[in-house]
Amino acid sequence: MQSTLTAIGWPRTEPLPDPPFEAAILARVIAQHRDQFEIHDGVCVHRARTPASLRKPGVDGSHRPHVGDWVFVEGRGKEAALIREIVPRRTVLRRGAAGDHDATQIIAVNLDCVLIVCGLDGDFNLKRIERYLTLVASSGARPLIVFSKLDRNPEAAALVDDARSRFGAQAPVLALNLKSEDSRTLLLSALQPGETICLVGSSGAGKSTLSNLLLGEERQATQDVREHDSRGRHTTTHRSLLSLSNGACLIDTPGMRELKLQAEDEEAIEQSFEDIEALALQCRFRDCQHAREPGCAIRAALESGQLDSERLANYRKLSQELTDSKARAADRKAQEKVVNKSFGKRLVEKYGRR
Ligand SMILES: Nc1nc2c(ncn2[C@@H]2O[C@H](COP(=O)(O)OP(=O)(O)OP(=O)(O)O)[C@@H](O)[C@H]2O)c(=O)[nH]1
Ligand SMILES: [Zn+2]
Repeated sequence: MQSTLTAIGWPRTEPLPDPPFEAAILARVIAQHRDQFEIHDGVCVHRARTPASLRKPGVDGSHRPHVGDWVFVEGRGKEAALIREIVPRRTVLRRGAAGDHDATQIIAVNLDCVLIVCGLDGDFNLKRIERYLTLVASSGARPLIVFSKLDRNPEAAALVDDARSRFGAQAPVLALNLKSEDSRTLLLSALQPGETICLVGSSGAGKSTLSNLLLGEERQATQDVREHDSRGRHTTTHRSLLSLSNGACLIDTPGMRELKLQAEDEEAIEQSFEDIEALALQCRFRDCQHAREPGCAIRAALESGQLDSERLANYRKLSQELTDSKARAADRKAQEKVVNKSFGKRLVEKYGRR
C-alpha cells in the first residue's frame, strides 16, 4: 500500500497513519469541481464527496478538503466515496493578503515544492515574483523560480542576473527555453524524488508548456498508476496528477493553474502595463472599451504599430481576471452576510431579542 501511495506523493520516510475506522481507505484529493472531488488511491481515480455539514456556507474553508489533501474515505465504487477525515496537512498554500483571513483562500495543500513560473518577456515582473515567494514561504513549501522563454529575449541574461541577485538566497533560479527537450533534464534534476510539486504563475507564463515538457516522455512512467473513473472505465485524458520519472509528482488542476489575481495585484498590472494605461487615458471617452469608439488612443496605437496586439490581449485577460476575482470576493462577502443574518434571526426566534 505504501508503495502505491508514494507514487502519488506520500512521503517515503513517513509511516502511514492508522485508519480511524474500519474499512477506511487512504486516498489523495487530486481535483475539485464545486462539491465533488476526485480522489486517487494509488491505483485508480474515484469520485468523492464530503458530508453535508461541511458543505454549508460559512464553514471555515480549512475544514474542507482541498487539492493535495490525504483523506480517509468510506465506500468506493458506483457511488461517490464519502470523505470522513482529513490527515493533518504538512503545508498549506493560500492566496490573498497574509493575515487577512477574509481574503485568503486555500489553493492546495501538502505541496513540497512550488514552481513559480515567469516569462522572460513582457511577463517579467520582480514584484510579482516577490509576492509569490512570500505566499510560498508562508505555505511551508520550497519555492523554485523557473524563468521561461529564455530563447525569446536577447536581454534575458541581464533579467535573470537581476532576479538571481534579488532572490537567489530564497530560491533556486532556473532560466529555460521550455520548448527545448534539454530543459526537461535540468528541471527534473531540480526536483526531488517523492515530492509533490505544483505550478503557479500568470497567464501565458508557460505553465502548460512546462507540464507538457515534463509529461513528454513521462507518459510511460505514469502507466503503472492506472486511472479509472468511478465506473472502472479508463480515463485517458486525466491529468490532474502526474507521476514523473524521477519519482516526483505534479498536481496541476484548472483551479490551481488559474491562480486568479487578487485586488492587490491591481498595482502590479498597472506597473507592467504602464504604457497601455497611459494610452487609455488619452482615449476621448473615459469609459472607452477600445472597441468602436471614436478617438480611441489604444486602437490608434495598434494601427500605428506602437502597441503590440498580443500584449494588449494579455493585458485584457489579466484585467478581466482581476474584475472577476473582485466580483467573486464581493459575492462571498454578501453570502456570508445573508448567512449571518438568517443565523441571527434564528437566534432571535429561539431566544427572543436581547
Ligand atoms: N519560445 C518559447 N515559447 C514559450 C516558452 N514557454 C512558453 N512559451 C509559449 O508561450 C505561450 C504561453 O505558454 P503557456 O504554457 O500556454 O502559458 P500558461 O502559463 O499555461 O498560460 P495559461 O494557460 O493562460 O495559464 C505558448 O504559446 C507557449 O508556446 C519558452 O520557453 N520558449
Ligand atoms: Zn479607447
